[in-house]
Amino acid sequence: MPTQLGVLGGGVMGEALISRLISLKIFAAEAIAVGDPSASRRQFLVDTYGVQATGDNRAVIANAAVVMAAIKPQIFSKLVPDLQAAASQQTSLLLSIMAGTPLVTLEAAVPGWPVVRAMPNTPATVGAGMTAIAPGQHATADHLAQARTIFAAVGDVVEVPENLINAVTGLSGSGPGYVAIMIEALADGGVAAGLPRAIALQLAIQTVRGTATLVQDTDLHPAILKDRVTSPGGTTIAGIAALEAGGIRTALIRAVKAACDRADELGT
Ligand SMILES: NC(=O)C1=CN([C@@H]2O[C@H](COP(=O)(O)OP(=O)(O)OC[C@H]3O[C@@H](n4cnc5c(N)ncnc54)[C@H](O)[C@@H]3O)[C@@H](O)[C@H]2O)C=CC1
Ligand SMILES: O=C(O)[C@@H]1CCC=N1
Repeated sequence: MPTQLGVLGGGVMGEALISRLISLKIFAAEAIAVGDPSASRRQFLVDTYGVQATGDNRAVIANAAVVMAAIKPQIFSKLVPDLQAAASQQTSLLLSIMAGTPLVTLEAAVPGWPVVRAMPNTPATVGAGMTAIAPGQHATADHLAQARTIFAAVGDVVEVPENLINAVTGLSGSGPGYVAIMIEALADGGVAAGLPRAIALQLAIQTVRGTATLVQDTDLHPAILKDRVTSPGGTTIAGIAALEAGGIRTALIRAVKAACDRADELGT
């Protein structure tokens, strides 16, 4: 692996990646530099992880074999002059995790550089992330392998063509938000049924985690596993009837599609 990683934006996702890349020894802390305008954020990252941090993005890019764009897509245009200046002097691998920003925009900012567009998610923070990667026109198999190694530090990785990255964003990128609401609502239901809050939350979390593991480990279709819980005239079918009356399937399908559409909008 290259010895220098430059992370532009040391927020939630930047920190998740830094933390795991260091703990898995994929990069030494001293080989990582973070560019972030927030002095308090920089101090936190330096104190917690031992990385270098500066408000000078140009310095970060100039010393990086791999540059990670982990800033909000709305401010990417502010960084373009710094990237363009660097691109005339050096060639690095640009990895972008920004929602919506297409490869064509990224590649225009760093002419000639290999670029890999990625979409991770917040479970990356605990090593249980899901990332999809899509190569740009100058990215070789070796560049893709470097991207895979970096994102494998925070969870599972799949490769998709770029035209599917916004769909990934709608599902696994934004999905932790949907699942967190489900866990919260399940716990609320438990409280409504008389359970103490802490126990209700524990039950909700372990039910979601256990069901995900069950689907993954048995490789059975979710409908079969649903049928196994559902006794004739029993409790589960009563609950499922309430969910269907509430339009849960339609709501989830629409949520993924709405988030995908929003990623499309962010990229225009
Ligand atoms: N939070 C999520 O669930 C996911 C976010 N993403 C993408 O990751 C990117 C970062 O998102 P978060 O980490 O959630 O955001 P965040 O708001 O936690 O972090 C963004 C960081 O960028 C810094 N920043 C602002 N202006 C800057 C500049 N000019 N130069 C360098 N740094 C600057 C901010 O101080 C902040 O620390 C976004 O593009 C988002 O679309 C991708 C997958 C999941
Ligand atoms: O809400 C967002 O825009 C980011 C991208 C995927 C998850 N969070």
